[in-house]
Amino acid sequence: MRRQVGSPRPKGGRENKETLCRNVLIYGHCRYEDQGCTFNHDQNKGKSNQTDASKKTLNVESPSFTPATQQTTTRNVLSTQAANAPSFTPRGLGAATPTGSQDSEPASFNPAAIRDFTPGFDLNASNTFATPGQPLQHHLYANVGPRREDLLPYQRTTSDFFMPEDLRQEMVKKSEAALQVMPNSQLPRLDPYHSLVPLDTSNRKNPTVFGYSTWVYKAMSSKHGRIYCLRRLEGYRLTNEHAIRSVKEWRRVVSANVVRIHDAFTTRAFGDSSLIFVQDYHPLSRTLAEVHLTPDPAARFQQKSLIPEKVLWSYISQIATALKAIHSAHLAARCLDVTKIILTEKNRIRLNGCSILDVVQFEPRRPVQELQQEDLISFGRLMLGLATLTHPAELMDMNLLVDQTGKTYSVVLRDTIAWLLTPQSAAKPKTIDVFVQGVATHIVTSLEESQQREDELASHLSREVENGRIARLMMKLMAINERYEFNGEQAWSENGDKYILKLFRDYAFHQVDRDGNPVLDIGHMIRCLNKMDVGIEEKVNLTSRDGQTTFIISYRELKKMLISAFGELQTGKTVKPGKNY
Ligand SMILES: Nc1ncnc2c1ncn2[C@@H]1O[C@H](COP(=O)(O)OP(=O)(O)OP(=O)(O)O)[C@@H](O)[C@H]1O
Repeated sequence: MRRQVGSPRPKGGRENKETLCRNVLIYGHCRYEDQGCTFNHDQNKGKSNQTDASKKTLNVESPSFTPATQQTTTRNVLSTQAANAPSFTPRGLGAATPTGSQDSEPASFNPAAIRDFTPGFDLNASNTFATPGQPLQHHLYANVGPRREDLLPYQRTTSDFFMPEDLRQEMVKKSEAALQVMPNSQLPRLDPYHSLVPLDTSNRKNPTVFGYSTWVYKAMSSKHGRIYCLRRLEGYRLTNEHAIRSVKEWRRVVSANVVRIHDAFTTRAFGDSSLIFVQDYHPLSRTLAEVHLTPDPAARFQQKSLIPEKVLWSYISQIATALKAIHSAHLAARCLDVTKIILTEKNRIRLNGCSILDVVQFEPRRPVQELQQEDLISFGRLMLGLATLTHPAELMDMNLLVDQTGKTYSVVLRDTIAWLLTPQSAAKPKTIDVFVQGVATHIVTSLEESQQREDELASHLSREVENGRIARLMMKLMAINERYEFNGEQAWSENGDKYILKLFRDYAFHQVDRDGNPVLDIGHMIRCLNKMDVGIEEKVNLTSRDGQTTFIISYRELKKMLISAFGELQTGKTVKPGKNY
């Protein structure tokens, strides 16, 4: 999904006239040129300024952001550093599009794509742009084919010792996204939350869900360094103190399918009166609307493909699980909307907007039973929208859409949706419990799938546990080997047990073949470390570098030596390992 960039707080002003509009840079034109966009839309005008800028300190306005399609004159004056600078312009981001625009041009701003993350970055310290680090290598031990099928049962390839590459990449990307910061950000600090980064990829605000335009940010808490998701409701005025306290009840809702809510407060830091909700942050999540529906209801040609029935049942089971937890806590979700449910992992969804309407529509108070009934109907509308790929605003002729669902999916699915959409009657009471009983078989399937996944992850985790042990062992060895002096003793690491440990290091890591070429057999290295970690009785033949002396020593003794030498470093005196080391 690509839309033109926008911002919660457009900056007007003369200075923008000098800055080439980012939409022009990216798309070649700006849709808002005639609608109040204050940036420069004349590329030629920008070029002379860019060349000047390139002579100055590298900063966020450096011409390095010029895409490859731009004239080469600018590029000739760029340093390699500048060429590598990330295509990220906070100021442009902050002002390219007038607020409130209903347009839906593709967005290019993807917070996850900001490569310059500096966890300790002090936003106020400097206005200059820090040199970006090298892009992360996601294939350090990529498990790519072709695979050898002729290995003996005890033989392993390097990848066997690590988690699958796709899982590792997913986790690395998530932590990368979680740690991103926005240099030169103009977003305020909301004590204790700092380093706000916008998560909205769209400038198009849809106030129909909460009655207010909302903005979503990632932020770090200075209390304990945890990362949260902050949702801001722009222009909200608190009239009743009790309203905000209703969030407390939501803290009790702990469900695998509900985004946890931690706090809510009002602030004027954005220059208006805003209401902020603090929730769990799930990096790189996307709303169901982003995943399954076209960004613009009118863009029929971009129609996405039908969602497989299995996936729809999985969603039904998870939403039912969430509603069960919410209704059992005598609350109601109140916003079952495709834009307010996020996909956090494959097929794993969480309700995201809970508690907000309890605050903003605190009065007049409505019976929770009534709201729970509405939840079930909204659940039906949501599933109908997903089954027919229809935007919530376009869900008009329900009967027609229900019939359509029966043609593309099973009758059971159609009837389930129809049941949700039918208001309860004295003869047919509707509760989430009744619903759960009705779809029990699908919930069992969903449970089975998630437990299979759990088993799979547990087995990957156990492999990484072993890798953690190896890493600790290596760190100890590194702390001992080649230490020049310790406790006043010159060449401490060259004497006694430490000398043997050095020879072991050579044996494990510095082997050479008969021509003197390094033997980089990672399997051998891991085997040596594993044996030492366990301290087995197997003996190893260690030879001095001059080839004159050999030691035949067991891994058990080597382990003992390592513990003793490392203990010496820790305490400053000789340590004798106990019997049960
Ligand atoms: N708790 C969260 N953790 C991580 N990302 C989130 C979280 N909540 C929302 N997001 C992300 O923030 C982005 C904006 O979410 P939002 O709920 O505003 O959706 P939207 O489609 O922009 O809706 P609206 O039109 O109401 O603003 C989405 O990409 C969503 O995945």
